[in-house]
Amino acid sequence: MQVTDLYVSAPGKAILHGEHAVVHGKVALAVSLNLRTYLRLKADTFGKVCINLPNIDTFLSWDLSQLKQLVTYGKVDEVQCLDAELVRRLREFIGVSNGSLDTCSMANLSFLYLYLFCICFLSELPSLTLTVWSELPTGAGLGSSAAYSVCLAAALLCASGAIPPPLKEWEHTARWCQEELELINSWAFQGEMIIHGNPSGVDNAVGTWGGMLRFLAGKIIPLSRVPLLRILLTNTKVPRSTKVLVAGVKDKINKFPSIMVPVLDSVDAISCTCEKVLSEMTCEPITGEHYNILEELIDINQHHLNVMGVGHPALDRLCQVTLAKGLHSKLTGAGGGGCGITLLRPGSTVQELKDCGFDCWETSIGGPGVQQHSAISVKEEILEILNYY
Ligand SMILES: Nc1ncnc2c1ncn2[C@@H]1O[C@H](COP(=O)(O)OP(=O)(O)O)[C@@H](O)[C@H]1O
Ligand SMILES: C[C@@](O)(CCOP(=O)(O)O)CC(=O)O
Ligand SMILES: [Mg+2]
Repeated sequence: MQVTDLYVSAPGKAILHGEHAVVHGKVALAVSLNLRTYLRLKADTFGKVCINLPNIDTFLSWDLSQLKQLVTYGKVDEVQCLDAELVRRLREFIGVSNGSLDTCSMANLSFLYLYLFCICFLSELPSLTLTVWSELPTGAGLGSSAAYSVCLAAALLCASGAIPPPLKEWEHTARWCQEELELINSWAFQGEMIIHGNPSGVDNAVGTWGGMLRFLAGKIIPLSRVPLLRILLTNTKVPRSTKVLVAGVKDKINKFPSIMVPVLDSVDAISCTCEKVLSEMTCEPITGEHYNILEELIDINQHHLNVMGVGHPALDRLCQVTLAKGLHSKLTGAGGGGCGITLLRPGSTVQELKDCGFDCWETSIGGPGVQQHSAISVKEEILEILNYY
């Protein structure tokens, strides 16, 4: 089968409420960002598979003859849990231990896993080059791992013929149908499992469908009527690992179930209350009281996240500095550093926070989920990077 060249992209996300609790079956509210990860897949004839990941300084290639020995003949549309045996063989192949948190190893492992699985029902492994470039900071709570996994899943499922490339000749961008998105999402979840260990699936759902979502135990409900919220993102630039933080919360819950379960229940109630307020804001005039409630929910949740052990002094500082300007912040994503979100009221300005030395920017939320692009619809500076390799 002839593999077609293609460009795809998927958005990062911000979790408004419910991070960590969502891993334990509670509600999360999450929204896509206008920052995206882009992937270019190019068919080659060199008998190699090459992956270029300039964000993390990783450029690797493997001979098809080496990879053929690792192939598992599974069924592409039946993806429930990881194939532990394939993961073990791949770890051995790239020389990475089970507990490794190394950025490059995790990215390679998830790529090779999806490549081998997607391609396994083709008669020949295709020779291809994949280049990924992201506008998202890596490992900062904005779902870069999920955007990466969603792009890989979409491109490799297309390359394997499991889904068609949706773009028509005259179109600039195009999306897949619901059934195909579900397949992309389930494959992206596999990639997340390799990178995270125990993901809830909320991040890959936002990367796949975009917009604002309510996520509960794998059930995804798009929220179509949401008010235009202004959200400020601040990167504390403190590095952290989602895998480690998620495992830490699990340990705490196991150690103190009677203390931690009510905290998770409270976060669940925060997400539900927030969803109710957001829905009210779309059908009645928006008042200061709506903002007061949203701000109180942010404060309470931030305290809960500290109780879960995923805070950081840099995030405390963000909360204090923004509060001094009358604004309310919480961490977003796994915490332990990474990014925080601040709810901006109409009329509030960002400059004062920038003056405090924060790396912050106002983001527009609710962008489209995974999509295929024509070359012309990819921003010039990104196209240049993708086509460089
Ligand atoms: N642009 C990228 N290129 C390669 N790998 C990436 C990229 N973005 C994310 N990743 C993978 O995702 C991991 C970060 O995931 P994670 O710790 O969950 O943080 P995040 O909050 O950004 O999702 C990295 O270690 C890397 O393996
Ligand atoms: C902490 C968690 O709720 C979100 C993690 O997001 P991120 O990888 O930090 O962007 C984990 C999950 O939902 O899988
Ligand atoms: Mg992640």
